[in-house]
Amino acid sequence: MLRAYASSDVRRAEGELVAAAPQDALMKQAADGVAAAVSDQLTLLGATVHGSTVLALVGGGDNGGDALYAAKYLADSGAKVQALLVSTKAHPRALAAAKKAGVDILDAARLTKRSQLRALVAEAANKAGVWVDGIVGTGGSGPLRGTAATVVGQLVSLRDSSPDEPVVVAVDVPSGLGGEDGKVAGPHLTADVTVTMGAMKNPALLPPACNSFGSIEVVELGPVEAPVSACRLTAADVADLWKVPGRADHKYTRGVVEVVAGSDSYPATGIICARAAARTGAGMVRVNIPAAASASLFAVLPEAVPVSGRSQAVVVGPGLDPKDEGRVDEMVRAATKAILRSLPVVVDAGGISIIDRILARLPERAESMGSSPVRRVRKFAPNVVLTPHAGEAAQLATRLGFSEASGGVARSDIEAAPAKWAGLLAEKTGATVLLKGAVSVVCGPEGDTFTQAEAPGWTATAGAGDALAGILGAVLAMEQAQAEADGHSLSASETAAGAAAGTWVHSIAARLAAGLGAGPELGRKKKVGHPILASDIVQQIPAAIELALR
Ligand SMILES: NC(=O)C1=CN([C@@H]2O[C@H](COP(=O)(O)OP(=O)(O)OC[C@H]3O[C@@H](n4cnc5c(N)ncnc54)[C@H](O)[C@@H]3O)[C@@H](O)[C@H]2O)[C@@H](O)CC1
Ligand SMILES: Nc1ncnc2c1ncn2[C@@H]1O[C@H](COP(=O)(O)OP(=O)(O)O)[C@@H](O)[C@H]1O
Repeated sequence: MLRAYASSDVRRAEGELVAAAPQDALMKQAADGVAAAVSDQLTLLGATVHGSTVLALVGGGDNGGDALYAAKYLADSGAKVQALLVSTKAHPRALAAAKKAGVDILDAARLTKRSQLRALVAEAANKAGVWVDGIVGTGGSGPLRGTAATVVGQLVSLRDSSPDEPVVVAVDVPSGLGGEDGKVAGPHLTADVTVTMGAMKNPALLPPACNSFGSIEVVELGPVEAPVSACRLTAADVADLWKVPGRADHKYTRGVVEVVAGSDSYPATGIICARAAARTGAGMVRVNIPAAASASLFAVLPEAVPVSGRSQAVVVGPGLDPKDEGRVDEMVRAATKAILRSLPVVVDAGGISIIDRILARLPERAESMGSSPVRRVRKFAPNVVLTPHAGEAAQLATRLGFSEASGGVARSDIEAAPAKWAGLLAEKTGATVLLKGAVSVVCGPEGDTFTQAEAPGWTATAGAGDALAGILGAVLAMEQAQAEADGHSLSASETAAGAAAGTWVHSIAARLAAGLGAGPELGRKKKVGHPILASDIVQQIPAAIELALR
């Protein structure tokens, strides 16, 4: 499991280690990790440190100190290294060490003319095959300012227009992306690899900032005693959570899913969802879809059971047209019945627009917020999973009374800080919220946060969300069956982890369908893959699960 912490917590936890260690010892350890990452990147390109040209971008704090010591180590190993100082301060001992090792120091911060600065940056940047970004780390505040912003803005365009893109290795965090909420507020260099110190900080896992970290290497500096603020499941975590059926299992111990999907406008939507639930390993899939789609469903999923009955999870909403009153009623009834029985429920797509009607049928419960008096509210339980994409989340947030500068909440507000919004929606509704996107974010109402970033862009195709809803139904039914056997109810954390695991399976199935490997590829020649259908994702679900389990 990848875990991220608040930068302030990591700084506090490591402050004591820094104080107890010999002068600059941790900084040298950090720099050693950066130099090793540069060497690894060069190896992937078939080059060596010896003879390579490296440009270190150096800020005025300890992040710049890390970069300067890394510059020294690389120069010691035979690289031609230039260090561009973007601040009038530079870590004095690291600067002296770099100079002594033969690093060429370019004092950009003291140049008064913009044209001189641009010429200096262009010359240094164009001849370097590797850029080490040590301008600002966890000590940064807000978007890059002053010389740092000018230099980074210029480097971004140089990199975009260069036929031989340099490798970018970021120190701790890509400069300018240190904010705790994952927002991207200004210019920054997207890294190929980020060498992070001590532990991952929030932006490394939170979108959209996490998209600019490249692969992440952690230099262990000592134990981090701090609350985890975001997690990302790996294959091993999915395997831990998955229940492999044994000799004593039967349909109901594996988990039965009921899919209530489709409407007059979209009769066949339930087919993908039901097939995905079946392929994820549900013991049985009960279906309630419009009669017009029945024949097509049974042609591709004869195993589907067209009657409701005992089930361990219910999916409502795929293919629901809110104008189809009959189907709205059926879905409201199915969801309410399951919720009143404390069963997990996935509310997807059109279902998101009818949650007020589901809530209206639930009993009120007492809620106390801090010192304010106890209020009676209607909320979901954490085992209800809402799966909006950014557009649906914006509409939901607006309906729930949130507002941004423009009045209401826009899709762009959600996309600028998905984890914040998934958290707010979870808190407000009491449900677990899976906010879908290139990086999907799962937030539970008790604070659990997962971000899964494995999905390729090819996943953005009609019906992919229906497949995800089916997978989630099956995973939650599997967890619920296990909880029933163990005599407990599904907790908020288990639900959030299950939703994250379902997202992982969906994303890996999409990768396999698109002809991509299961994990991020190293090196510059990355496969691009090919277009897929949502049905192709469904087809690859068993292979994705097998990949986790082996
Ligand atoms: N705390 C620790 O345990 C360790 C920290 N290390 C490094 O130290 C870094 C933190 O160092 P610092 O606290 O000195 O802080 P930073 O070096 O991250 O940032 C401080 C510098 O950036 C400037 N700055 C801040 N915001 C800016 C903005 N928006 N635009 C332009 N410049 C801006 C400040 O004026 C100051 O010069 C970490 O990210 C890591 O790289 C490592 O040396 C290893 C140990
Ligand atoms: N750029 C992207 N990269 C990777 N995955 C994406 C991207 N955009 C969307 N997705 C994923 O594709 C799926 C689309 O779901 P959704 O929008 O509900 O589609 P539909 O309603 O047509 O089924 C979600 O799982 C989402 O996370």
